[in-house]
Amino acid sequence: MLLSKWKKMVDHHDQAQGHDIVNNKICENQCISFTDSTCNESNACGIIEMTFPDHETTRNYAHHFRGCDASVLIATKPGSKTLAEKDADDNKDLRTEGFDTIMRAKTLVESKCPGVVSCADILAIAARDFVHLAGGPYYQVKKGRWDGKISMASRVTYNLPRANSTVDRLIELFSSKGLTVQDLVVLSGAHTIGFAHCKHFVGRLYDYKGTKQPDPSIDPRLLKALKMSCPQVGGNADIVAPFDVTTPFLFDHAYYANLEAKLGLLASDQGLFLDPKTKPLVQALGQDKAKFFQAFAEAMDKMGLIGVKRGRRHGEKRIDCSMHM
Ligand code: HEM
Ligand SMILES: [Ca+2]
Repeated sequence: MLLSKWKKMVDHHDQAQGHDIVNNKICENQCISFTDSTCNESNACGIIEMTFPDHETTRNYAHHFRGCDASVLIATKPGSKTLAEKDADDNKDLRTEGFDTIMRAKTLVESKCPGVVSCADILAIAARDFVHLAGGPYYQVKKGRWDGKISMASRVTYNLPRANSTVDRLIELFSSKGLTVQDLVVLSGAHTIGFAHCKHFVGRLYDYKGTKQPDPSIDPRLLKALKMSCPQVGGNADIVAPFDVTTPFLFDHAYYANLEAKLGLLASDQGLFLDPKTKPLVQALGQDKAKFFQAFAEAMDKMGLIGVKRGRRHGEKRIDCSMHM
């Protein structure tokens, strides 16, 4: 998107909503905003020019439930036997663009104001900005998180929701982090944008739960299209399919209506419509974009407060987001 269009959008939005974006104060109170509408080249908000957050950032932010402490950004130390989170098998398909975005923002912030803004805050802000850029809600991000000192690949597997997790399992995982059934349904709505690799849903296409049949809850036309992209064997591992077949680049509430129409991509998406515990909420959100946006903003705020670290005992403020201090 063009910078001018983005700025206009943000200006308009802030006037409409009366947001108190903090101008040029990053060194004073740890607040920065990528969407500061008054900034120019001479202050830290030049970030706008350099970093267009992409949806990978949203995912990086949300998919690592160790807490929002930027531990997912840590790469394994050369020569070390212990893998860091970024190098966990489950994180292999996090695209590099997301990491680059954070790196670029961090470098710029450091050049203006060294040692003040954590990687965790940058990640949270970038996720918010991308959601907004893609047409979603704008919400205030609380700042002042420190970065975590622990990042271990071995802790990823049991903390990460899976494409074939049952709804019960997802509810359990979310609740172990203090998130409710509603948070699960609402945050899953982030799959209104983005793509997934075949391996995450190919099981549904050919041999659902050992039946040798496709998952009966996939629309036949979608099934046909997905089978073309993702053959049972010998497919290209890089192929991806959109989560939201109707508006994959737009942050809207179409995800939920799609689930009602059997157009969910992952079993974990479609499951939300099949399970009576979550179905009513899927229906309600599918009918009400404003309700989804409001609930999404609240749930992101809540998620952003999971496992927050403050101070030197458990935290650090990294200079390079990919390396502990
Ligand atoms: C509810 C449990 C969840 C499961 C099982 C799940 C699973 C997945 C999987 C398997 C992918 C595709 C990875 C790939 O093939 O590259 C993905 C992508 C994505 N997820 Fe989730 N996810 C969940 C929750 C969330 C939440 C809470 C958010 C954000 C609030 C989120 C945001 C995203 C985004 C934006 C992408 C697209 C990334 C891209 O296009 O590169 N997901 N998710
Ligand atoms: Ca969409």
